[in-house]
Amino acid sequence: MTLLSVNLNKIAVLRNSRGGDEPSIATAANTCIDAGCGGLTVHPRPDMRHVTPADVRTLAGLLRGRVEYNIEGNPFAAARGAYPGLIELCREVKPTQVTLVPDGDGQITSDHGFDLTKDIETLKPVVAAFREIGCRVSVFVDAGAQGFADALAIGVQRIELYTGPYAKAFHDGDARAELAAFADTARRAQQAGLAVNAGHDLSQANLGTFKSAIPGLAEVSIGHALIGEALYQGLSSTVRSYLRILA
Ligand SMILES: CC(=O)[C@@H](O)[C@H](O)COP(=O)(O)O
Ligand SMILES: NCC(=O)COP(=O)(O)O
Repeated sequence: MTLLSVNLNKIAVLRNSRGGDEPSIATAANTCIDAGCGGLTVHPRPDMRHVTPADVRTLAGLLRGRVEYNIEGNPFAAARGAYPGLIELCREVKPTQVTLVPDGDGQITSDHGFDLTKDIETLKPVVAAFREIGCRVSVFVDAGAQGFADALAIGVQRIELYTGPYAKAFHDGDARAELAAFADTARRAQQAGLAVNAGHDLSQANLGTFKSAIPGLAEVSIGHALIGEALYQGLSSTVRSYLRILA
């Protein structure tokens, strides 16, 4: 079974465009949970244009073990202003999983993963800190990534495949080469002892093909397309459509 974790960043973007509380991230979270999602994902960023530390805390209070809580972010991002930093946030709210993503501070969205062959020593103390907090640790990587045995050795438990290039190839009409590369990467990670998540630009159109190509896919986190589709289909109904694709 592949767990669907709904990324609520886009609810916060809409709310932040006016200030105030609408649309409510708590109502969106409850709607997704009631519709049957297995988890919620947030990706707070230092510039706080998406979910804020306050949202991260609100969701932690609301979830309380009902579904998994996945917090994404760059553990090395500058902790300035009101952004406390990823380790501090996770220490406070103790999510089920933290997903480490090497985004720059001002990036519009994520566009690449860590290079485990080069970043392993830098990641080592950070991974240890998250494991001590009690979070499952996943690391965002590109198709073709190497270094999985070393990642396992420092305490990494999962990888998340950055699926942006797959989504683009699917949209452009031929994703066969990307699917083969993702399937090979997933297989090597699983053989090394890591579980495999995936996310970025997955949608109702491209998810089924991706899932079929990746046996044992543990989790997908989906936000941008899902929240967009919910404008036409409704949030509950959209979550249930994704669950049918993953069944
Ligand atoms: C790691 C990843 O692919 C997602 O977090 C993605 O970046 C969505 O975040 P935004 O909604 O902030 O673009
Ligand atoms: N980890 C990927 C994620 O949380 C959602 O990405 P997207 O669906 O908003 O592109």
